[in-house]
Amino acid sequence: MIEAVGLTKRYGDKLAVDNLSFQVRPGAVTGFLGPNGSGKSTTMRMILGLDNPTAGTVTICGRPYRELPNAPRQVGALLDAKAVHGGRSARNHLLCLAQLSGIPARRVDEVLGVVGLHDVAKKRSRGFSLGMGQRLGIAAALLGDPQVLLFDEPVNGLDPEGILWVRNLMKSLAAEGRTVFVSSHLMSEMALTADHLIVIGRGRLLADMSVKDFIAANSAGFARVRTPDTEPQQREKLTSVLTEAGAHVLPEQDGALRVTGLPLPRISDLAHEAGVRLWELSPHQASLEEAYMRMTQEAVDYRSTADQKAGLMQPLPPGAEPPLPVPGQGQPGWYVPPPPQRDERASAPDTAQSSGTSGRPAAPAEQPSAPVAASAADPADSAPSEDAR
Ligand SMILES: Nc1ncnc2c1ncn2[C@@H]1O[C@H](COP(=O)(O)OP(=O)(O)OP(=O)(O)O)[C@@H](O)[C@H]1O
Repeated sequence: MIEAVGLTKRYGDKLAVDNLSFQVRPGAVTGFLGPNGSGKSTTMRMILGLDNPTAGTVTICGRPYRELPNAPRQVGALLDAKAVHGGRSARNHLLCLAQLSGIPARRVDEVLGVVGLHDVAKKRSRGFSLGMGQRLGIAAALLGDPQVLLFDEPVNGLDPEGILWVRNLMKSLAAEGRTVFVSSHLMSEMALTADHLIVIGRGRLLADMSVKDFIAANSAGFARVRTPDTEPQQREKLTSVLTEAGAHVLPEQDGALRVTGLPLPRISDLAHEAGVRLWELSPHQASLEEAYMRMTQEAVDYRSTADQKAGLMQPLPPGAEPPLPVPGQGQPGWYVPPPPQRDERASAPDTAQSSGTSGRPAAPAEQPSAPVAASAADPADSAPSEDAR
C-alpha cells in the first residue's frame, strides 16, 4: 500500500504537486493519469525518496521509502528507462543492481527471461531500441520480487506484442496481491489494464475512483441513429423531431447522428411517429479517453494551437466547399469525442444510459511469455538525483 497525505512539491515558483492525498491499494492495477507536466513523475519520485516533499508525507507499507528495510526488495520501479550505463550489457547492468541489493545472480537470468531479453543479454544496452530499453527497465523493477511496483510510462516505445505483454504482466502482478501503480498517457491501454484510477491536473487530485465509475461520472452514454443513406431528407426530419423533443443531436462523419438526452425507446417512437425509417439505433458508452478529456480539459498546460498551414494549403478546387464548422466548436466546454469504431459498436452496452467500462472487449487472457517473477532494483540507481532534471 502506498499512502500520500497532503503531498506537496514546489520548485521555486512552480507548484508541481499540490496537497495530494491518495492511497494505492494492493491487489489492483492503479492507473496514474494526468496531462503533461501535471506532476505524475514528481509524485513518483517523492514516493521513491528521490525528491523531498515540500510538505506532506508519502509512505510505502507505513514507512517513507528511505526508512524501508532493504527497500529494493520491497519496491521496484521503472522511472526512466534511459537511465542505464550504455557501455554495460543488459546482464551486467542487472547484475550490478542485484549485487547492490544482495539479490542472487540467478535472479538476473530469470528476469531477463521474463522480459524477453535473454538473447541480447550480453549486448551493450547502448545499442538497444526504445522498446528493448523499456524491457530492461522493467526487468530491473522486477529484480527484487517486490510487493510494490511503480511504472512511469512502461509501454512507451513498445510494439503491440510488447504492449499486450506489459498489460498482462501488470494484471498478473496485481492478481498476485501486489501493489501496482502505473502512469500512462495511453487511455485505451489504461482502460484495458487499470482497475482503479488516480487522476491529477496541475498537481491537484481530480479523481480517485474505479475506471467504471470514472467513465460514468465524466461522460454520458449516447445513441447512434442512422436513417437510409439514400434519403437525406429523412435524416433532417429526424434531427428536427429529436431536437424539438429535447435531444442534443450531432452529425457524425459517416452520416449517422449522435443523440444524447433521450432514451433509445423514445428515439424509436419519435422516429416511428414521424414516419422515418431507421437503419441503425444503437446504444454507446463513452470511452475512458473521452471521459478523461472531459475531466482534464481545464487542467491542460501544453495545448497545440490550430495549425493554419497558411503557406501549405492547396486552394480549394472550383466549386468545392470548405468543410462545415462543427456545432459548438471553440466554445467553452466543447468536446466532441471521435465517432466510435466498429469493434466498440460491437461491444457496446445494452442501454445508452447505462454506465460501464470503456465499451471495449475485455482484455484477452494471454499470459506473459514466461512465469512472472518480480523483483526490484534500487530506483536511486536508475533515476536522476533529486531536483536534477
Ligand atoms: N527538477 C525540477 N525543477 C524544476 N521544475 C520541475 C522539476 N521537475 C519537474 N518540474 C516541473 O514540475 C511540473 C511537473 O512535472 P512532472 O515531470 O512531474 O509532470 P508529469 O505529469 O510527469 O509530466 P509528463 O506527463 O509530461 O511526463 C512541470 O511543470 C515540470 O516542469
